[in-house]
Amino acid sequence: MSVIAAFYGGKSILITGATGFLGKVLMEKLFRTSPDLKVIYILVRPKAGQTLQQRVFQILNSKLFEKVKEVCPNVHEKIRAIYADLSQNDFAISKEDMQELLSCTNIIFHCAATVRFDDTLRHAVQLNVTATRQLLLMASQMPKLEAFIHISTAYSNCNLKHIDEVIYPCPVEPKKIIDSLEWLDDAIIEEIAPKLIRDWPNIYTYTKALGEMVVQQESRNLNIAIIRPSIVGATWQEPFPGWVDNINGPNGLIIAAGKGFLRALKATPKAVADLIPVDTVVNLMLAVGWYTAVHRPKSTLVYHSTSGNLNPCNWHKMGVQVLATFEKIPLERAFRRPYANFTSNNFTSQYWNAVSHQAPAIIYDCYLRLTGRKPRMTKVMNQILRTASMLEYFLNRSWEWSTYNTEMLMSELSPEDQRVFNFDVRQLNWLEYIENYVLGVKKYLLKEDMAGIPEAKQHLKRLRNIHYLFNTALFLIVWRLLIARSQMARNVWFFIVSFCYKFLSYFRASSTLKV
Ligand SMILES: CCCCCCCCCCCCCCCCCCCCCCCC(=O)SCCNC(=O)CCNC(=O)[C@H](O)C(C)(C)COP(=O)(O)OP(=O)(O)OC[C@H]1O[C@@H](n2cnc3c(N)ncnc32)[C@H](O)[C@@H]1OP(=O)(O)O
Ligand SMILES: NC(=O)C1=CN([C@@H]2O[C@H](COP(=O)(O)OP(=O)(O)OC[C@H]3O[C@@H](n4cnc5c(N)ncnc54)[C@H](OP(=O)(O)O)[C@@H]3O)[C@@H](O)[C@H]2O)C=CC1
Repeated sequence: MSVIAAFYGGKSILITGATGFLGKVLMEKLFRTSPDLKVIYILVRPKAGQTLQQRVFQILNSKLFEKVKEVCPNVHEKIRAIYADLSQNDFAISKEDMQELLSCTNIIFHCAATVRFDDTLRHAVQLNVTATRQLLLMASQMPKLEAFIHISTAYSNCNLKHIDEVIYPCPVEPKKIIDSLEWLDDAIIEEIAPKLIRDWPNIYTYTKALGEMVVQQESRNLNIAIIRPSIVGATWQEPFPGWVDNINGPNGLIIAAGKGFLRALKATPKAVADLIPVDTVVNLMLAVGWYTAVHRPKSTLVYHSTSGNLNPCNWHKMGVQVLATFEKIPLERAFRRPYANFTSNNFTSQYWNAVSHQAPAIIYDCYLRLTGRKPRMTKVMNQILRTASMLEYFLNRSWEWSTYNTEMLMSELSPEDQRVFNFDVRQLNWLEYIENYVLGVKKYLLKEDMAGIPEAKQHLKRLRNIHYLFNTALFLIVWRLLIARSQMARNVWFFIVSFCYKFLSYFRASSTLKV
């Protein structure tokens, strides 16, 4: 019997960010392995015209939860969605709900955050810093609380090269920033933001670092742990391989590559691609929740959920495998044939952007205009290039994350828990994982039917023929223009033609002799 699974039995668990990528996989695993847990409270806001109940219903009826329904048929009775907006004071939670949360919660998993790299400083601080402080304050009033697990990111200290499992101080006190945002107006905040974030690449990573500092400062006598995942990818094994449901991080780029929009990327081929499957992160979270509650470490422990130092993969290997998978299982209605060109050189990258991205988009838009349709490809391409440029920082650097605490925890688990809550990334076979990942993007994110693969392959063949035809026509036009204008080109042309003629004559003569 799994000790960790038994630990969560009968518990009341509070999850923030449960409607997000990590949160859904966390809930799924909890219900599947500890169906006898008491209740999962989730803090949810209405979104995109959906009420709280509709959002929960949609999650529970998704493919991700199919296995859960078998082991925990009354799962819908065990989820209690509480109206909350984490950017509001007291999270806008009603008095009755707050009372219930304060008196019943045993474990907190704080996943909610804004993960947009370009969010405003005000909103990112509200979500990633102030809300964390507010939640810690609530936690300190929970008499039954056993553990508070805060999800940060491995990139919260990406201004350093070697990162230990410790909380690093930030140059400016989080409290000072929170206070000043109260009276500064938005225009001034956006003006000072670049100066505040210094050598952090974006507001997201900076505010996640501030969030960690807040955890350290406001921990009081709570049992707290921080988990820092690197780039969270599709599921590796559970509940099934390749599940993914948003376009963040690698997912959007994989789609853009598969559809043939993105054919070159400013990335260092040998740089470590520190991806970590979402189920691995969730297993670590649950193990940390158990360890923190039962062993009550004296200080706040930080756990890295990264792959680079235990089982490294690089962008080149990843790109090659992504393309190899698209050969076998292409995406439908591609714009061009998938191709990957990684370069870390500025000039080459700009050249590829012009030739491989902007020029085809402009040509296609001309074609749309000529056929009476609305041009759209240049806009799509600019959006993709903007996204790629936001990720460039992470594609051209490698970091070393130490994993002493994570490895220590692994050794503390029973063999059964090591199996059920496996977070040992050394067992991951990258080629298999990437293939399932790409397949998952096609099936679960794009919702493409596998029956459409022959047609998608046929479409790629047509694109290849168009490509050859276009290149040949282009070559002939350029050559014709050159010959018309330059004596040297004419000389080269006559030399090639006479050489080919002589070669053919010789070949014909020698084959006649043999006969
Ligand atoms: C040769 C080339 C191809 C190679 C082929 C092989 C592939 C190789 C392997 C794959 C490469 C993988 C590279 C991964 C690099 C990942 C680095 C990640 C770094 C991690 C840092 C820390 C990790 C974390 O802690 S948190 C999670 C990370 N957070 C994010 O990823 C959020 C990033 N997104 C944003 O900040 C915004 O969306 C932004 C700024 C990129 C765009 O904002 P904007 O307001 O302009 O647009 P949106 O309204 O959001 O969307 C408009 C439009 O764009 C589409 N879109 C959005 N995001 C992406 C995306 N990531 N990729 C592609 N497309 C995206 C979105 O769907 C919208 O489309 P519509 O049609 O208009 O709806
Ligand atoms: N994905 C990744 O690659 C990585 C993620 N992380 C960390 O993991 C955690 C989870 O990330 P992930 O699941 O990918 O992110 P998602 O963007 O998928 O989920 C974010 C969650 O936060 C909730 N949320 C945001 N704003 C509010 C608000 N005002 N009130 C209530 N809820 C809100 C969202 O709710 P709603 O559905 O209503 O928007 C959603 O449930 C974050 O802390 C992130 O920093 C760390 C490293 C990598």
